[in-house]
Amino acid sequence: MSYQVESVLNAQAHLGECAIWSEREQVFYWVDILAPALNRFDPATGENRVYPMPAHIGCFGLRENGGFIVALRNGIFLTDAEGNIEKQVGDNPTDHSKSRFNDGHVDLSGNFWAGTIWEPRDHKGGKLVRVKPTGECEVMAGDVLVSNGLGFSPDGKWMFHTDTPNHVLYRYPVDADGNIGEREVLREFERGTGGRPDGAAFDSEGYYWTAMFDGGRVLRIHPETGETVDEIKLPVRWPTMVAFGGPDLKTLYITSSRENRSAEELAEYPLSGNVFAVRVNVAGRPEPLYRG
Ligand SMILES: O=C(O)[C@H](O)[C@@H](O)[C@H](O)[C@H](O)CS(=O)(=O)O
Repeated sequence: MSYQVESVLNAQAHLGECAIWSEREQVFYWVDILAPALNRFDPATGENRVYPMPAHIGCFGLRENGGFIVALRNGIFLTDAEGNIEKQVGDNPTDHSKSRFNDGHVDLSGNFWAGTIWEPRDHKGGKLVRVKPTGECEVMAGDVLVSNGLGFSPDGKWMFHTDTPNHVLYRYPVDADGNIGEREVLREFERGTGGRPDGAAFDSEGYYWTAMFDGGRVLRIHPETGETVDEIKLPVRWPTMVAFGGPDLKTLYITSSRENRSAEELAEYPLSGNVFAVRVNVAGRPEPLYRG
């Protein structure tokens, strides 16, 4: 299938990430981790509102009660609708002088999950935490260097999770109480020009769409075999996250990065850091809301 990928926001973000569609508002939220800022893009008007954050923002969730739950370098916080901090609800479980939160999502039960990057990169020190609306914040998984690609399958039976620099996609069984079991490797991505798995989202048919960082593409992955069933080539080499949006949830929004890129690389890929959109044939799913 051929796709028409459009740059819809000339953001030139340092590290665009955490693409989330708000069904309630019909707008696209995303972060620039390093700005640091939470952004609200309205495709109907082209307006992008910027909400500065007090520390690197890895990811966020939309709250049932309005506002956001945000994973900052130094912890997890509730904010109002303009991103103003209200209260802390979780910690960074590792030394936040050497780690920050990265990718995350709200699960089907309304809990917020966020994973960290271990910045010294001397061992797989990344952790994945879960924050429940009742107040518990606990480490649920680890043994990754860059926690990424978090997703919960539409049938509620699986959690997908990637470790980007290790080129691996894991899946964990999820029980009726929302707890995860032993992880298994679903796919080890070939090393080379194809890129490595970054942010991701499930579609309504249960397939997993992953941004391939350094690969300039998005892949649609079969949930049982891990095989690639479709591919969208992009005008940038460093996509970071995807989200299904629009009134029919068939517009795929894609964030991207300029972080650590040379002048030559940016000259070759001048749209790096922008937000892109492309129409696809399968709908996504509404983003679950944090129940707090
Ligand atoms: O999720 C992201 O985009 C991270 O914040 C990036 O830093 C990126 O995933 C990471 O740089 C990939 S890797 O560590 O270079 O493999």
